[in-house]
Amino acid sequence: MRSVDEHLAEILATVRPLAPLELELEQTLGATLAEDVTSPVPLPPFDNSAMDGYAVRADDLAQAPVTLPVIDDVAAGSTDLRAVGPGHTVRIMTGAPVPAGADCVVPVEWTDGGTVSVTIDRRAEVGHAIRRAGEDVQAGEVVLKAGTLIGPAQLGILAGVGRRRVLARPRPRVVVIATGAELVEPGNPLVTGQIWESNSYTLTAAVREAGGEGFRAGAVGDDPAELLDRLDTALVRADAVITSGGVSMGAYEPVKEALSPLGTVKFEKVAMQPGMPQGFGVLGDDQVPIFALPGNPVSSFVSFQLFVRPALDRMRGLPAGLPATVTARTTGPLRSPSGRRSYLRGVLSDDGTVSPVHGQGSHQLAALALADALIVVPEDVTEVPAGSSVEVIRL
Ligand SMILES: Nc1nc2c(c(=O)[nH]1)N[C@H]1C(S)=C(S)[C@@H](COP(=O)(O)OP(=O)(O)OC[C@H]3O[C@@H](n4cnc5c(N)ncnc54)[C@H](O)[C@@H]3O)O[C@H]1N2
Ligand code: MOO
Repeated sequence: MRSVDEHLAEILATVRPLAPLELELEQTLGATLAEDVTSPVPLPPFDNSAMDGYAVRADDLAQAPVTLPVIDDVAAGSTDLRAVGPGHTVRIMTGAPVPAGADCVVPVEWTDGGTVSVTIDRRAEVGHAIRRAGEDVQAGEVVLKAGTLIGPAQLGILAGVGRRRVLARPRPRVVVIATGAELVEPGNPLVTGQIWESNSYTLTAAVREAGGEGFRAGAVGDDPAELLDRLDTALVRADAVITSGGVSMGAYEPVKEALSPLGTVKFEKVAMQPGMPQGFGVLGDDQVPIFALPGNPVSSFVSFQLFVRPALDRMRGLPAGLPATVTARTTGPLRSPSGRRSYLRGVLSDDGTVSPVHGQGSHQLAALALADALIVVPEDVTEVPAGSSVEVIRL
């Protein structure tokens, strides 16, 4: 059996970052920048008011309260500005350019709000409530570096420096195919021997959560030819493919049967629990990575977290490796098969403890749904007493 680390190492040695594309701004959420982005102008581009109030010379407020004539009204977006001479003031709104001559803004709350003349009650320092040009970004300054993951705030600054398109690695497109003759789409009735298909829903959602674009291709039965056909269609639009089921030792293992003869996909036993049977390789001229995950629902979910998620990180041009762990104290005893690394399902608490959920079978999807953590038990450990320190992956 190969170790979890060996299996992941092979995956990460095979999977490559996706080629960068010119993406429209609206398409960039979750993409990874592939260029340094600079601002063509300073931000803010001009001195502007931080408050609704009056632009004035600070010197004119020395004897406050003072009453001054209001010579103009400046809204945000105004371009035609009158200079503010000594003893004058203009009414100004937040975001409006500060007219020449004025050196501070007095908020309307410090005044009587007059529009012809205004009485200002308090003095203000030079620069008060003025947002200076270039205070956020200088012209030519790099605002985001290549390799940055684009979230809402990053998307905001891209727009803020006037970009319509940027060079970025897109979110990987991942097609998910469930296999098994017993599978029925949720919403349809079951007969004896059938179960509702759930893995493709879990895995597609997991892809999306991991920053990919997940597509469900629908389940196929136990016929390897049907699977090959479905894969052909998937490869047209996929940067990676995930299958679930059909990889263990049974008489009908369509994934193994369909892919083994190709010679580009290997089936291995990985020393872990759950998730022991694993297939991985590449398909087609474009060498699209395929993850053939075991069918047990908890097994496919855990396999995704350990192997597919890091591969998606690599495709996105992000640092990739096993999920980070935190240390916690287990509230209950743990058991693990000798020679296999276990990923038991648990609930983390704020007090630094983790409680194993009831139902640790790799078919127990309801127990998985209660968990928010995977408790890692190393290969050489078979029993962990309650109260012990353990490493935990947050889900
Ligand atoms: N003789 C052996 N039998 C098994 C071994 C073994 O080493 N020797 N390994 C076991 C382990 S461990 C696992 S994990 C499973 C993996 O089996 P497959 O990947 O071939 O998956 P299936 O047989 O198709 O299904 C397993 C189980 O999961 C249910 N399933 C499958 N797909 C879905 C789905 N999309 N949604 C919901 N549930 C699904 C399926 O009905 C089976 O109950 O093999 C063990 N056997
Ligand atoms: O290794 Mo299997 O994945 O236990 O159910």
